[in-house]
Amino acid sequence: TSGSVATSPIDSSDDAYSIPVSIGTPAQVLNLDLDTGSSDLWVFSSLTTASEVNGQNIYTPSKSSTSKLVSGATWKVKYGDESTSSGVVYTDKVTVGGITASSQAVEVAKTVSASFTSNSDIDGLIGMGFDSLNSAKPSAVPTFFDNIIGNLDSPVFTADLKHNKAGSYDFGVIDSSKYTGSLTYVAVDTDPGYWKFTSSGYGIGSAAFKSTSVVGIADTGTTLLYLDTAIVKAYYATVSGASNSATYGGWVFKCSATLPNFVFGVGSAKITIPGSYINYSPVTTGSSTCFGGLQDSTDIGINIFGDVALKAAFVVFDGSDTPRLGWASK
Ligand SMILES: Cc1c(C=O)c(-c2nnc3c4c(C[n+]5cc6c(C)n(C)c(C)c6c(Cl)n5)n(C)c(C)c4cnn23)c(C)n1C
Repeated sequence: TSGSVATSPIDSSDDAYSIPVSIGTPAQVLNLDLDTGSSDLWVFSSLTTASEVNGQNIYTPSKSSTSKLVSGATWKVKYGDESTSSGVVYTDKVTVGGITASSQAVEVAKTVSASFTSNSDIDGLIGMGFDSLNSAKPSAVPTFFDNIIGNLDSPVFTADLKHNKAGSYDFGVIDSSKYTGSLTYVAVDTDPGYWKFTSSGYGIGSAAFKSTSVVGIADTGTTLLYLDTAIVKAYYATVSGASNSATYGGWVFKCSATLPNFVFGVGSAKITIPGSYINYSPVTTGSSTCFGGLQDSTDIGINIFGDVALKAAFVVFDGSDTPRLGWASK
């Protein structure tokens, strides 16, 4: 089988991209954030502390004839922005883009942290990282990708994220109409469980491309692009008035600034991020100071090719026995 689901940015800053996911019988449709940087499928639910639910769609296991409690199983997950959620585990039928996992572990939230409560556009996450990142106890539960991969025509899913418009995630098929040129594949290191790869270098504006290995993760669940200090400094050195602000916790510049394109290498291929994608958003609504879409990864400990980078490319997440990433321009 193969399938496709539209994915839309949740707001005008492309902060996250959600997909409709059907859970249970009859179907309960929730908008989940497909996250290649984590491996829990968790949802707001009828079991979530009522004061922590604010406009989200919820999954009510008791209303589904196919739900089953996984006795004794719990989960607790913490994300890069320090947000957290935790709860218990059911299995139920889950369908994404026409593809069904008949007994998918659905992690049901009993509590979520404030940033989840405050964002009514996301009803949970669907993790598409490797199982080692799954937080369920006493044993990890398989991801949706794990459960469908055997039925897919090809053991892959692809990401075609776009700036301020709908894109798509495809499962089991590589749609060559969605990219230009050819795909360049790069090896993935699955330790500790991210889609971790080595970029072959970078270029800033029209300057010469710098060939250098940059290890990072392809993470649909992270908004921005986080890279080494040296690269980030070199980039903002070309933006007059840019500064690394302690006040705002990162690189800022005048919203009227012209930002150079940023190129990153994948093997011999080059992906160009338009400078406009690196003007993330005003630091506060209406401010003439803007926060950069490229930020320093030092405090994170790993480089993250988040949505700012991914939306400039067509990306194949190849889950074959030798996992790899395919990249193409579009
Ligand atoms: C090490 C790391 C990250 C690693 O991932 C990271 C980050 N970057 N986007 C996200 C996340 C998102 C995507 N996300 C980002 C958003 C931003 C920046 N804003 C203003 C809103 C309203 C957002 C929403 Cl709704 N969603 N989600 C849903 C979750 C659970 C995230 C967790 N971390 N995260 C940050 C900020 N840092 C420092």
